[in-house]
Amino acid sequence: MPNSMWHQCLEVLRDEFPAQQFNTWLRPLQSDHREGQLMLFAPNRFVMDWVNEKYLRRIEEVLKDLNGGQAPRVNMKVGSAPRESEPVKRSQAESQVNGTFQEETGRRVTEEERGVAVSAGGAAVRPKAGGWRREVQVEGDIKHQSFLNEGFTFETFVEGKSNQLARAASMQVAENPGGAYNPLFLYGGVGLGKTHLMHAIGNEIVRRNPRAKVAYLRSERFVADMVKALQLNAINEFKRYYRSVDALLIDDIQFFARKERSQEEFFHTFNALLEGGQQVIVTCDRFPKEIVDMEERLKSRFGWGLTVMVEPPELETRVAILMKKAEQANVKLSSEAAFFIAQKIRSNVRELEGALRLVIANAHFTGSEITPPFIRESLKDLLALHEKQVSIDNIQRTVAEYYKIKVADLLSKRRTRTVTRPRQVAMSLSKELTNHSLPEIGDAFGGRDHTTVLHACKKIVELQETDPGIREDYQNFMRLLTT
Ligand SMILES: Nc1ncnc2c1ncn2[C@@H]1O[C@H](COP(=O)(O)OP(=O)(O)OP(=O)(O)O)[C@@H](O)[C@H]1O
Repeated sequence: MPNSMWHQCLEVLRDEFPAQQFNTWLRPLQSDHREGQLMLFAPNRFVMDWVNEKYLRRIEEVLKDLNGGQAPRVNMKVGSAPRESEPVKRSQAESQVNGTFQEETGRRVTEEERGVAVSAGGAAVRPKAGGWRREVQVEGDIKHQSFLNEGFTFETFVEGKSNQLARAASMQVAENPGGAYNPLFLYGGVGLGKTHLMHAIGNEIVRRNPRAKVAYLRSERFVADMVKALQLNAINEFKRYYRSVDALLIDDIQFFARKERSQEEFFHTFNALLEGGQQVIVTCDRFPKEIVDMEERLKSRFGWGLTVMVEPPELETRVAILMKKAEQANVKLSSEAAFFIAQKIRSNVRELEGALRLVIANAHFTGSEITPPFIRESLKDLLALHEKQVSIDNIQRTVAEYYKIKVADLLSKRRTRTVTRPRQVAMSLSKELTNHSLPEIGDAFGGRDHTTVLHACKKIVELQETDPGIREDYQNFMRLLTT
């Protein structure tokens, strides 16, 4: 039976099955015919199992018809057909995990652009230098993708008092994944290096064991994948995939809030991984107990391993970070200049980096030396914005004025509706727009308990969904306070 018979078989099957099914399961198969046996190669185990279960009988029937009524022997395995017997045509290769493929955005991405190689088994593979390492595993219609930013390593992470513990814990996890610190829960404000550390762990795990399967994704991605799996009736593949990794890295878990089904699924995945001795790493913008609208059992699981905070860097660390980033960009930055920027930009490392980038770009354009006066000029818009930074004080004044009440009312013990709602709005804005902790906000509102602040935040989130008036007020405040 010649190999072309497989192509004829595919043509018959193409007419029998919906295009999506055909393209997902059948088209990726490669064939090799030797000694009266047809070997079919599947790009991964899931495709193989699925085809075996759902399509093999039909494949055999079609081949029998094409072969003059004689049933051929068909076997399947994972891999690629030997080249000499099966030159793979472009059209076939397209639906495999290499070559060009259609990303979920609909944009066509070439291997070159992606800078990655992909292995059918899903093991991590050496990427091109400086790029993103991406692992794509195709299971049914679900594409699981994970990205590790190669630039985010322990070497490029500057250690300081604010992140010492988080870095040490991360290093421990990278050296001994699935060990004592499982799960590792990294939390802290925006732009403080949580994602960087998470990738550093992933990169280090893969460096030590190139076959390790590390899946990194933001929590929204997990939710989107799950929704898609449900729609496509492929939830089992979804589960299997996420439970098959050596390390699961989920960034910004706070976005799971109110996604009950995702929380449920994650909870089970989480348990399965912990039981299997696989590592789980989670980042969040707040301490587990402070996450609003998250199941208690999930929050309590987060605390089983090690929970570490990444704090805003102090001045010396900010200077060291700037020096390191300048060095990476091959730019000479005097310590005086670094100190000047670090003194001005105190919020977080992302902003610090942004400011440095701006200064460097300006210096390139103008050919100027990077001196404090030059920095002041380059950053004048940014610095003006910082001077206008939102404080709890500012929020209280704005809210009181808007609702025509006194700031003293917001701080008082009064509990009439005209005062309690504005107070809750102001508390919620304070949580959203400042870096203050719940207890600090409670203190600033007449010495209230942090649980009152938490309740206020929850309430305002709820009201924004159900009460257009509050939603509009809140949007007005965001505009008033941030622009
Ligand atoms: N200690 C550090 N040394 C070097 N670079 C750092 C450090 N901390 C943060 N950065 C850099 O700051 C930027 C922001 O960091 P990152 O994305 O990890 O923040 P994050 O805490 O995950 O923020 P978010 O909560 O918004 O996701 C990155 O480019 C990262 O490399």
